[in-house]
Amino acid sequence: MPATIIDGKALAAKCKARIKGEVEALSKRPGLAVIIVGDNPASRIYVNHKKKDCEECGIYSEEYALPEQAAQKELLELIDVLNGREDIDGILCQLPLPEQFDEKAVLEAIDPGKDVDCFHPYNVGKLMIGEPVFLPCTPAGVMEMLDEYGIDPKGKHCVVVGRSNIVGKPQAMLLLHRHATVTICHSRTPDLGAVTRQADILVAAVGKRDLITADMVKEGAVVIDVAMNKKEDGKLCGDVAYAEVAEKASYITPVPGGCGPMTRVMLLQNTLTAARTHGK
Ligand SMILES: NC(=O)C1=CN([C@@H]2O[C@H](COP(=O)(O)OP(=O)(O)OC[C@H]3O[C@@H](n4cnc5c(N)ncnc54)[C@H](OP(=O)(O)O)[C@@H]3O)[C@@H](O)[C@H]2O)C=CC1
Ligand SMILES: Nc1nc(=O)c2c([nH]1)NC[C@@H]1CN(c3ccc(C(=O)N[C@@H](CCC(=O)O)C(=O)O)cc3)C=[N+]21
Repeated sequence: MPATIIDGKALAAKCKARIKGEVEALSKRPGLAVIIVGDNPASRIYVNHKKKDCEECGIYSEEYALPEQAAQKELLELIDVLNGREDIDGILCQLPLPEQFDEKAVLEAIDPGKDVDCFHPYNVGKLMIGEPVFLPCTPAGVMEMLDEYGIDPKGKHCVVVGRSNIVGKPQAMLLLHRHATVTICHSRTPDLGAVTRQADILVAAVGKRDLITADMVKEGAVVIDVAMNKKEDGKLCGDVAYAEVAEKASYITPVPGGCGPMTRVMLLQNTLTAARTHGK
């Protein structure tokens, strides 16, 4: 039987309506600052989306666009100013940064209380020990989708393909906290298919089109495709060979319309959390 499509876009709309209501109940408007450096076209699209999402939910947002040649010092000074501003609850610095930047130093400069991406070592550590303050946006969006469709990771074998600090690692951690048995695969995993075939829930977060083919998926598995790749015709696709895998999986996320919209929702959610922490 073909898989049920997990509609991230529809769930995102529902979540945004709830967040809007919660924002309206605050004493002061939450504020998000988004920093973009250079002119990566994909980054530009995401940042535009974030701005619109904030407007829809009543969150104040500011954008800072720095030129490609901007210096590390300039960016750190901007972050320092934003850290000190009471009207700004969350700060997001869009990645990747141009190569002259020390990404680690930039992420560590953001006040952990405003780190709505959950990239600061303090927040990553809190997450690791099971006391999350902010939630990592993409992985948390995946958990929301699983919950919405009644998919409980408890006791399931979850295989995460990809081990980045942004997606793979925090995804594995969130699944572990929900009592899944978790395996993390990466580029040095010798026989990827042998591992992915064991997955009850498979999360693909690599960035390679058609990496996950039907023969690598167990019949009835839940398949979550986090990746965002561009095809020759400019359309988006994930890591999963969607048509053939959808024939075998029980649930599947589409690209676009799956993990992307939910990632943005979790950013709004974290901004709301930050605003509450700041007494709003
Ligand atoms: N939906 C959303 O909101 C988001 C989507 N994305 C998308 O998700 C994807 C992953 O992003 P990100 O984690 O930042 O990417 P990274 O490039 O940081 O990480 C990719 C990971 O995939 C692993 N990998 C590479 N090739 C293979 C292979 N052949 N088999 C198994 N594993 C492999 C790498 O292994 P190794 O560590 O050994 O190099 C690495 O751990 C991208 O397509 C990105 O665009 C990202 C963020 C948010
Ligand atoms: N500091 C930082 N935080 C991030 O969260 C971050 C980042 N940097 N750098 C890049 C990645 C990627 N990412 C996406 C978010 C939403 C969609 C998204 O909404 N996608 C839509 C389609 C969007 C389109 O139309 O192009 C969808 O899948 O339906 C995609 C990708 C966040 N990232």
